[in-house]
Amino acid sequence: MSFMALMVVIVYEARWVYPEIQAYFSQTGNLTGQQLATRSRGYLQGAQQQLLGEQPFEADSIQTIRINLDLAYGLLDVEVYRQNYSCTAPSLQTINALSDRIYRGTVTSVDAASELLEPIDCLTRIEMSQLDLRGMAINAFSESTRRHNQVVTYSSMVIFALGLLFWVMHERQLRRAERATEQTLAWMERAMRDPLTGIGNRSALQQEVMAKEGTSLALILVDIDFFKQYNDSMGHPEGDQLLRCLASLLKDVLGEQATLYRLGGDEFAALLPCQNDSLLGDYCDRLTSGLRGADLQHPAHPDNKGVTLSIGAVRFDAREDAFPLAYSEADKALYRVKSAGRDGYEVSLKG
Ligand SMILES: Nc1nc2c(ncn2[C@@H]2O[C@H](COP(=O)(O)OP(=O)(O)OP(=O)(O)O)[C@@H](O)[C@H]2O)c(=O)[nH]1
Repeated sequence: MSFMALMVVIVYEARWVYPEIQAYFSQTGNLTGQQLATRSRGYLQGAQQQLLGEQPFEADSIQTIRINLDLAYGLLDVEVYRQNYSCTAPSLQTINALSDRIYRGTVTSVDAASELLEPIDCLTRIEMSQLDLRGMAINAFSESTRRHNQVVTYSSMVIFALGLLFWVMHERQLRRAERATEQTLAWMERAMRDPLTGIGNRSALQQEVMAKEGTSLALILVDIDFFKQYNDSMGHPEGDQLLRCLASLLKDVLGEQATLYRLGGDEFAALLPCQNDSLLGDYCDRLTSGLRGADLQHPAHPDNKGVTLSIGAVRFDAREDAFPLAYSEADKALYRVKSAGRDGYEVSLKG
């Protein structure tokens, strides 16, 4: 935007200054007006000196005087002089007539020399006038150049200020957009997390399955047995603590390659790479033995055990359409474990 403004001003200024440059050269063209008059006067004064010099004249001298007069006539016979200086026409007449009279010998040299004073005076006035015009042209040019310099300077300052302003506005807009993107990402991140345990939620699980499309995965569903009784006997905060503790236990037991999710209440899910069903059984064994090793107390367990888990697992190829079936199979397996008395796992082979 500011660049466009800069270009517009440069083009505008170039258009503006160009006629001034033209004017300068056309004014300097008028300088030749002064030079013509000076040369013309030089020829007249040369003729005048010759007229007042040798007496009587030789034929060559007369010829030279006439050539000087003709040259002076030619340089004075300029349209601009005729238009602007009233003494031009009479002076030309005088020079012309004098050349004839000198040729015919009808004028004395002294008279001829004095008759040339009028044209010389005329030429001197033309020179002075042309000199004044030149001065005025130079003054006008330098004044307009100074004005243009001022305009260019002020324009540059305005463009610089505008550029700065646009830059600041652009930067602010950029910061705002970055902040909004960060907030959106943070919000999306939060929306995918279970606030209690810090692991992913059900949406995150589905997204992860889609992200791993084409790979072979193990889905392990884990549910705490008699968690209601645990809550009732230990209190809700202790129940929360058990949920957090279990999340960290699952992580420790299954390792870094597992991603964990809390699906709601006391139900968790783990997603791991899994090439064969026997590996699936290994994962479940690791879970049950890890839990036993942790020896978590459950004062209200109906079977007088510590905290126990019911686990249902399935292996499946990660595809969006295959996931609901796999989930359902793992859930059914978990339900069968619950029905069979809890504290165990079942691997479904229908994934
Ligand atoms: N402390 C705590 N309790 C929760 C939370 N969410 C759900 N619950 C409790 O978890 C319990 C789940 O009860 P049930 O679905 O009957 O499960 P259960 O008691 O483990 O019974 P089984 O699964 O059949 O062994 C309920 O009492 C819920 O109030 C939570 O975020 N924190």
